[in-house]
Amino acid sequence: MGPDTIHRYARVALDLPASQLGASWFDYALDPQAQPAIAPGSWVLVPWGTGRRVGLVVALATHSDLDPARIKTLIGPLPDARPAPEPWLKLLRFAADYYHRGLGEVALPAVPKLLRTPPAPKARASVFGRARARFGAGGEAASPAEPPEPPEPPEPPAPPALNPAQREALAVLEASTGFSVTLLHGVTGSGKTEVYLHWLATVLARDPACQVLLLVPEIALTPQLAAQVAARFPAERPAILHSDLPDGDRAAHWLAAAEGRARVVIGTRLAVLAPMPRLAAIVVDEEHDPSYKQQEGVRYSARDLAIVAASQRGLPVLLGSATPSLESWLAVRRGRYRLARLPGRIGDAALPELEVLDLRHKTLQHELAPAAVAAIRDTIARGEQALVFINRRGYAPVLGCDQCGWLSRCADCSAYRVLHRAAGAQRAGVGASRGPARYRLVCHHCGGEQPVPRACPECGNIDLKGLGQGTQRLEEGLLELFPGARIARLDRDVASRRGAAQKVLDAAHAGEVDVLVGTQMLAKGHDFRRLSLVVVVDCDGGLYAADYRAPERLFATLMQVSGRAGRDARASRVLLQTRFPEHPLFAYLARHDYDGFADLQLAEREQVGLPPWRHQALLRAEATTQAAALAFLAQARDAGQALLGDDAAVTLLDPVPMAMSRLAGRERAQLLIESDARPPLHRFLDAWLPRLRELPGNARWALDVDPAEI
Ligand SMILES: Nc1ncnc2c1ncn2[C@@H]1O[C@H](COP(=O)(O)OP(=O)(O)OP(=O)(O)O)[C@@H](O)[C@H]1O
Ligand SMILES: [Zn+2]
Repeated sequence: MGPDTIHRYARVALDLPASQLGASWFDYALDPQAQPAIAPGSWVLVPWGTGRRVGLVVALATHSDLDPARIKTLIGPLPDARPAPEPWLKLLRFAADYYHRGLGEVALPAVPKLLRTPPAPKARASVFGRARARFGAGGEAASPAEPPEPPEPPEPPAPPALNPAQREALAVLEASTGFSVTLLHGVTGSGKTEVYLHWLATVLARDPACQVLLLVPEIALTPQLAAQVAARFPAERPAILHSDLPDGDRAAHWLAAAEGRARVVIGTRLAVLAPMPRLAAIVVDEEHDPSYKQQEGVRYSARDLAIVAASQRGLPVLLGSATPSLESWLAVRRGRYRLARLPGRIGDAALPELEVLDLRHKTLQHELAPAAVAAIRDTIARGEQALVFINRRGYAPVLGCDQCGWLSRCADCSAYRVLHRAAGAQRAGVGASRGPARYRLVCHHCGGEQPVPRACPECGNIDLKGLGQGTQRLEEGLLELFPGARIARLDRDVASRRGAAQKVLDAAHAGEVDVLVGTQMLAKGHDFRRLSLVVVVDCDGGLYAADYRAPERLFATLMQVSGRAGRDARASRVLLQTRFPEHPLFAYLARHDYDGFADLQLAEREQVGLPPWRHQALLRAEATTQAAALAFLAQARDAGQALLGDDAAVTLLDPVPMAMSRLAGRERAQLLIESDARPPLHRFLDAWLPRLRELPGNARWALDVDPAEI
C-alpha cells in the first residue's frame, strides 16, 4: 500500500479540443523531487510533441490508465507563476461540465498569451515578474496603449446624492448576504451606474482585501467606466480586461486581478474567467447583451458564469439593464432573482418621444425620410447633436448589376460581399468619380476580400452599383445633405485602429460633433449630454427574422439607441424608419413599455415551448458538402434516439442546414436538442458525446449549450 500515498502522476489540462479527443486532461509522470511543489492549481510546463506547453494541474493521481511507456515526465512548475485559486478551479470545472468541454479549453484561452507561452529555456527575466512590475508600479500609466480618459470625466468627484429609487435599489442590494441575484431594471439614463458604484463602494469598504468585478458588453465601454471608477475610488487602480489590449498590458492587468492586487476589475465577457481570489461582488452591466455569449471555441455565457461563480462563492451579483433578458425576467417572476427598479430618468429628463416613420410611398434621400432629414437639420441648427443609427458597416451591403441581376455573392459563404471604401481613401462624395481601386468587396463572415470588378462578371456592364446604405455611404450622404456640419462615424472598421473609437467618443462628449453615424457601438451605455435626436435608418431587419430571439434583440437595440437621446433634460425625439409601422413591437416601444413587451414575448414562447421555458443545446456540423453535414447529424440523431429509447424528457429535432448554410467554404447544418429541464438534457449529452466521437465521416462538429443563435 505504501506507494499509494505517493502521487506519481499529474493530470494536466491543456488548451486542446477535448470534445474531439475525448480527453479533458493528460497524465504526466511526476519527478518525486518536484512533487511537493506541484498540486492541483499549479501552472506547469509539459513536453508536447517536439515542444513544450503550459498546462494547469487539475489533480494528482497514484496511477494512470495509459501505457507507462507512453507517459512523459512533467518538466516542472511554470517559473514564477502562483497557483490558481481554488474557487476559480471550481468555476472552471463547472464550465467544463456544463459546456461539455475540456477544462483546459476553458481555462487556458482565458489566460493572456504572454503568460501561457512557455518561456524560452534561457529567458533572463520572467514574464510574470515583468507583468507584476508593470501594474501597480505605476510606470505603465503613461503607456500610449492605455486608453486615454475622456477629457471631461462624466462623474464629479463627489458622488451625487442618490434619488429615492436609487436608494431603494441600494437597500435591496445591501440587505443581501450570501448568494443572491438582483436584477436592476432601470430605464435608460436612470442612473444604474451610480447604483453600481455606491454598492461597490460599500462592498470595498467592508473588507480592505476584497475584489469586485464589473462586466460590460463592449470594449468601447471600458474606458468610460474605468474613468468613473478612478474618480470614485482614487485609491484603487482598476484592472482592465478585454481582448484589444496590447499583450504586455493584458498580462499585467490579468495578473493583478489573479493575484488579488487589483481590487476593481472591469472587463468584457472574458473577464468572468479571470481568477479573482478575493472576489466579493459582481456587476453585469447590460446583462441582456448578446455579446456576453462567446460564439466560438467554448461557447460560454459570461452572464450565466457570473451567476454560477457568485453562487459557488456565496456572493451577491447585480444584473443591470433597461431591457433585461427574458431569462432574467422569468427568473424574477419565479422569485429566483430579486427585482429593483429605476422607473424614471435622473433629474428632470424625460424619456424621448418616439415616432414611427412609414417609409412606404416616400421619396427618400440617402434612405432618410423627409421628416428625418428635417429633424436632423433642426437639431444641427439648435446646436444639439443627432445620432443616426444603422446596423450595417461598409459602403453598401451589396454590389449589383442592374442589366443582368448579378450580385456580389461571396464565393465561400451564403452571403453577399459588402462594398467598402478602402481605409484611407478620401470620401468620394456622391457623383464624384470613384476609381475601383478605392473600393473593395469584403465578406463580413469569412473575411474574404477582392477588388471591385471593372465590369459585371456576367454581362460586361461597366456601371455596377452599390445597393443600399452602409455607415460609410450614409456618412457621405449626410455630408452632402448638411454641408459644413461636423459628422463623425463609429463602427467596427473605425474602431479597428487602436484608440480611434475613443477619439470619436471624446469628440462627441466634447461637443465637437453635430451628427454621429454608427452601428451598435454607439447604441450602448454612452452618456452623450447634448444628444437630442436619434434616427434609426432601418428597423425592419429583425421584425420578421427566422431566429425567435430577433424581436427581443431588436426591441433591446431600439430601446438602447433611443436611450442615448435627451439624457440631460432637453426635449428629445427618436425617429424609427420602417416599412411595417403596424408591427406591435413599435407600440410597446413608443410607450417605453418593456414589461408589456417582455410579458408578451414570454407568453408566446411558453406557448410554443421555447427558452427560457425550455432548454436547448445545438449540435453543429460542418463538412465539404451539405449532404455530408446532414448525414453526420442524421447518424448523430439516430445514435441519440437509441440512447433515449422512449424517454420523452429530451427531444431531438430534425437536422437542418444552418440559416447561413455555407461559411468560408464549409457547409453547415445543425441539430437542435430540447428539454423541459436541464438535468436530463445534460445527462443525455454526457452519454451522447462519446458516441458522436465514434461516428464515421469527416464532419467537424461542436456542441453549443444554451445557443444564442439558431
Ligand atoms: N442621483 C443622481 N444625481 C445626479 N445625477 C445622477 C445621479 N445618478 C446618476 N446621475 C447622472 O445621470 C446620468 C445618467 O446615469 P447613468 O449613465 O448611470 O444611467 P444608466 O441608467 O446607466 O443609463 P443607460 O442604461 O442608458 O446606460 C449620468 O450622467 C450620471 O452621472
Ligand atoms: Zn465569405
